[in-house]
Amino acid sequence: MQKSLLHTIHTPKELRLLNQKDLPQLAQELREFIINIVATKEGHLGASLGVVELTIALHYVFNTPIDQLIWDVGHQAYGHKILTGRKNNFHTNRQLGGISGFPNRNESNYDTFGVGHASTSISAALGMAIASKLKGEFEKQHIAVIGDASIAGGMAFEGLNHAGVTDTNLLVILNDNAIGIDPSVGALKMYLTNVKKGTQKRNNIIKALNFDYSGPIDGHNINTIISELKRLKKVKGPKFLHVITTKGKGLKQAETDQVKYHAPGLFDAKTGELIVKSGFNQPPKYQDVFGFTIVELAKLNKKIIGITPAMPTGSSLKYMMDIMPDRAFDVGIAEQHAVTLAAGMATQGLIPFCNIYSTFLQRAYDQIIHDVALQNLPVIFCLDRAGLVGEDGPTHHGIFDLSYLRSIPNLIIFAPRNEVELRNIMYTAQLGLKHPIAIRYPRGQGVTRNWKQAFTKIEIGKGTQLKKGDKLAILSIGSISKNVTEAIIDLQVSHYDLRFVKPLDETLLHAIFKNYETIVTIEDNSIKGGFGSAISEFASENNYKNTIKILGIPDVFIEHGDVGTLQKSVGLDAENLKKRFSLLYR
Ligand SMILES: Cc1ncc(C[n+]2csc(CCOP(=O)(O)OP(=O)(O)O)c2C)c(N)n1
Ligand SMILES: CC(=O)[C@@H](O)[C@H](O)COP(=O)(O)O
Ligand SMILES: [Mg+2]
Repeated sequence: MQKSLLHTIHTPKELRLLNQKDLPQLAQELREFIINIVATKEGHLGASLGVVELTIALHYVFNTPIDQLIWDVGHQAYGHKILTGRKNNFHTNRQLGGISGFPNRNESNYDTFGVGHASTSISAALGMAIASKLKGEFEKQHIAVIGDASIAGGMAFEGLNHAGVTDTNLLVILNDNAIGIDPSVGALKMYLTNVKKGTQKRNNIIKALNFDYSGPIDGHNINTIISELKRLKKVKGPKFLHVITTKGKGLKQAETDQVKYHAPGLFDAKTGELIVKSGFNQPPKYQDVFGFTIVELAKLNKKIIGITPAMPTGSSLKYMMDIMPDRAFDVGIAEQHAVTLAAGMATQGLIPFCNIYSTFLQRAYDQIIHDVALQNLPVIFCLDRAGLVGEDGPTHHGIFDLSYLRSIPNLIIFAPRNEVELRNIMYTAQLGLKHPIAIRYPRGQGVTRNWKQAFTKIEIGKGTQLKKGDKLAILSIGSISKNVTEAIIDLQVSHYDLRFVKPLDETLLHAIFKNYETIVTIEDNSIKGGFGSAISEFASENNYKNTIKILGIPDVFIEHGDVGTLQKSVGLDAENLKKRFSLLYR
């Protein structure tokens, strides 16, 4: 019976005392450890399984945490966390109060840079490398591990372009497994494929950028990786190592169904089989309502185009991509490009639905202003994952879009309270708007089983009253309406769904301000600059002196955890809302 090695390793210092010939056994144990925990605690699986050998080799060769190691996106860093002192609490991964699902500087000095959004690692590592050089720390190494989908992100190229003219101790390791969450796309993917097949000169793009390029090497052969890393340690200046790995390596199903096993949910650690939660007679996910509805509309309106930056499965645009591949585009991890691509299409009379998670759209802010709104181009932005998203935590909560979009002229902002409203605003938008529109909706399931109703046109800028009461007017926006409805079942208060943050329904607001002394606004968005701020601005512009209470996400970053508990922690759950309304309802 082999003695377990993993349980003797608490830090890379102990790892580096191991005999190199024992490392394959350590890899096997680390893989099993990851599988056993993620099977029951959920999380990102495939990416971490794919870099087990690379992770061990990096901590074996480099003097971490002095040598700086940055993981791009960081969803592949479970092995890194387990080997750097977090084995014993790794079972708390992504749980409220537990460790983060991504490297986080507050969590460990081995997590040298906080990540979660793709394509940042090269810039961060270069920044560290230049700093080390200026500080005279000439022996310090700086390593960025970036995937084949993430390196196609514009920011990664910006980092490479700069690094190529520096003589810093920077090593960029391309973890090439030929897939993002969905299959990687674009000319770079084709190029890398040909390099691997040997039908293309070995990565002269990188050499042209003045990098010392080496590879491709087998990213699962620890000995090969270690000898190459040891060689590269002595090479001065910017270096680029191309490693080939298999996403999901070591679990058959994760290797064959790599999309699903990127984040598979619960599964049987022994067999690898998924444990599917019954969805019988459950309301659909908002993303699927989007996905099915855009197909329905695109069949009727040939001008409709779908665009996603690398999230075909997550956004459910894959339904349209499967049926109409010439009208639905996965542009890769390229949010800025996605937005301006849509703008270009709109100038030619097409009707682009640009589907980008709220948090990832932050990356394309100038494109929204400069390329879309300033030119008043009718792009239809569908912001999925708006609001608190749960276990992905502060890097992924979509809680700023109402604030960051509201100050942009010409932009319509709509938030559906349910799936029927989402369908109807999509239908309305494709009829031909004179402005761009942003439609924001949450991660996960909606509230309506019979969502597939006939389309109804929505009047732009019109809100609606959902419940009549007295003394207190509650104004909600979007899907948080569900919690309000539950909270006021026994309260005689009025509840309005304003539906639009821009333009506001001013006629309705005048009536509300004239009839209720106290007005409460609620949003699954930061209270800074969001829906409540819009209502306050309306009141001040019209000299109303009513009491306005703004409820929403406080001005802090919200940690990871299940959505229900996170909503409770900020007082947006039905129970807390009921208490708050009752106090105001004298
Ligand atoms: C800016 C941004 N856009 C999209 C995502 C969603 N996302 C997370 S992982 C991933 C795929 C990453 O693929 P790759 O870089 O090849 O790494 P791998 O998972 O293959 O290890 C994507 C698109 C993100 N995290 N950040
Ligand atoms: C790591 C990353 O950014 C993605 O995998 C993200 O976690 C997907 O989020 P959803 O699970 O909400 O699609
Ligand atoms: Mg990849």
